[in-house]
Amino acid sequence: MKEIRVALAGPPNVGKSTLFNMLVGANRFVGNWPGKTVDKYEGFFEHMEYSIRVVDLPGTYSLNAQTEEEAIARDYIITEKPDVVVVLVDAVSLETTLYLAVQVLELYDRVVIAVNKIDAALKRGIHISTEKLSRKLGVPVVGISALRREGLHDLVDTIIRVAEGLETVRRLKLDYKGLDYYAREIEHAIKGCPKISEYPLEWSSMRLLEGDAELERTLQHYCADALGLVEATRRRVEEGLGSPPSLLAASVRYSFIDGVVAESVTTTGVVKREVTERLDKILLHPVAGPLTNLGIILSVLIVTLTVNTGFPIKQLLELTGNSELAQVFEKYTISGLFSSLFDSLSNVLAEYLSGIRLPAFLVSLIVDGVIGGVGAVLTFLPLVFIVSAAFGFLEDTGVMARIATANHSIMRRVGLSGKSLMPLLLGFGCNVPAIMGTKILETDREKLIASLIAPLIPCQARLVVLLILISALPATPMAKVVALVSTYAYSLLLVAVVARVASTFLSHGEKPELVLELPPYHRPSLRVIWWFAWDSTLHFLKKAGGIILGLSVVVWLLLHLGPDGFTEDISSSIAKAIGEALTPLTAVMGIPHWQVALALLTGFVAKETVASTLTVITGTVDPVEAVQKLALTPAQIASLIIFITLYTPCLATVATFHTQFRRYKLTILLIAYEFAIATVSAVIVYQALNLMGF
Ligand SMILES: Nc1nc2c(ncn2[C@@H]2O[C@H](COP(=O)(O)OP(=O)(O)OP(=O)(O)O)[C@@H](O)[C@H]2O)c(=O)[nH]1
Ligand SMILES: [Mg+2]
Repeated sequence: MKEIRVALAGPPNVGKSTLFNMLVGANRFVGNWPGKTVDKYEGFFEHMEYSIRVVDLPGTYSLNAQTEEEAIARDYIITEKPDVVVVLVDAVSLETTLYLAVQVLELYDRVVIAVNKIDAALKRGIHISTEKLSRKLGVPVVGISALRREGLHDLVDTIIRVAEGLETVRRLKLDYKGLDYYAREIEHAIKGCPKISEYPLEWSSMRLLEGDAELERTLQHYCADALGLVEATRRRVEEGLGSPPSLLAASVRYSFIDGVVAESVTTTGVVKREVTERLDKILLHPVAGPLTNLGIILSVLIVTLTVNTGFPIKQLLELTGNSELAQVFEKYTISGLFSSLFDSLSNVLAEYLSGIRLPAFLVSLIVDGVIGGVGAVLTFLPLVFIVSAAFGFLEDTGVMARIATANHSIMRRVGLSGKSLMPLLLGFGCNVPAIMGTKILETDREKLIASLIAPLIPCQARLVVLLILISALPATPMAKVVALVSTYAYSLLLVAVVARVASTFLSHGEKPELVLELPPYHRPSLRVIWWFAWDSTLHFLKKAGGIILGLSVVVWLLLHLGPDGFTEDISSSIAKAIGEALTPLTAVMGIPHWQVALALLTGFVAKETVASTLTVITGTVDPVEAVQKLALTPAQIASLIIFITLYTPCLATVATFHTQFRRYKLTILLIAYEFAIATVSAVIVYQALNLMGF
């Protein structure tokens, strides 16, 4: 057992004792007035391989050591040097409570900030971006509600990461402008003074300049002559800058806090009570609830899909005979715009690079491999962004919490809580934000189960390939719609079955509880939605971007290297050899075509690549034509549809999953189980349809 010593500091009445009680299971005195805890109390709890010792410190507004409580809190931090100091701030009054946090951050470098009473803030329409706060302050910031036990998991994880040095915290250095000059003089005088040198030098010199009774006593005791200089310098500041240093320093801190708060807090109006009640009557109704929810989710999905890929509006336009309009429409969807942007970019670059006589193979590597890879990463960005923004909207308005509540009893049947619907639904857009979103779930088990099933939800990239394959089917429009709907239905059935199986194995039959309080409805704030979406996008870019880019280059190499080095002809490439080697596997599901095996292999990078590989191999431009050129039977196409929908999630998803759990066994399990399900399903579909003569 590894011991971690944690101190809870914070201004009076922020909820330190409440947090302490929740963490260690104690019953310290909690009440709604400041100054209840006057001494420090210790308790401990165990988490994984850690024994965590927690000290509940008395509340203090600052670290000035003017009252006994302040002295207790400050001495504890300075002399006991806890592994982590958790500074609590109050979400409802961030401006005033951040003062202490700033002071602690100037003094100490192993700090976690817990923004408590998030629940109360939300009720007042106050949103706090913990990411923004964290960036501005240079420390991890976790939003919690100690009273409702929300966010405590995350807090404990963060404490452990800071204690283990996995999370960097930098000591805060404010710009005290003119004061710095005087503080440096004091720094000079007290350097080497015993006892004082236990503190960071800049900190103690600034504190002495401001007037700190306790430090002055120490100075008097050990280096009395420096004290005279401190007093003289303080007077000089008053004369030179026109105000006492304590006032100047405090105003620097307050204006820093003002800036931080302005950037990370957004306030919105709260919707009136009667409207709230009426909405809840519908959204939480046992029957009307799930139905309305379904309607809301479908509309959100249709909007995001349309903006991204044109589906299903484009198909509707085509069906109604407006194929020209459909073309224009497709061109101006986000993926359309991106692909034309990248096409022109590669053309210009190819021309330029050939102009400066770069060898053909380098030109191709840069233009197709690298730019293609960057393109693959970038085309994901609007996808992740829009999906997250749409769901950020549902979450911010308070509708998402109703969806979770209304569907909790349905989700419980497969061993998940209603809350898991929030991340899982994101999966229809893209599996990456779905897996990232599972971190909002209560227990590690539920996070894992939800992340394991999320990749089975057909995402937009798969939808694109499905539409191509379905279009290539020689069938009536009605049969095509049936094919699409049944593919989705089958995927969702599998999601339910796998969730059930996984929860039987992982939770030993325990049913998850819904730990979710219904927040009030808000008018959504654009800024909050932007935070939510932008954060997911950046997260994706940082975590998965590099891997996708790297593998795109690898796939390029496989496609362009053959026995004689660089080749433009895919049929003499290493990739073809690999495709051929894999053909026995695809033959099992009825498709003994190396082109298909190769396309599926590249589809591992990103599912939509299946279509582009097929066009490259068959030398066509239109992917539907490419599929038709392979002369597959309906049974073969159906088998392919099922396989592509279910097999091994794309690289971005695998990368996200792996960074979330960091256990190779789990990542391999994810890839293997999906591969197995996909193969078995494809074989069955092929055999059945084949027998029926398709
Ligand atoms: N809404 C809400 N109230 C909370 C939360 N956590 C604590 N409180 C309330 O805040 C008040 C103060 O809580 P304490 O835990 O006594 O605060 P403290 O920081 O220990 O206060 P001192 O010991 O006086 O410094 C109590 O009324 C708690 O119920 C929370 O997450 N949400
Ligand atoms: Mg207390």
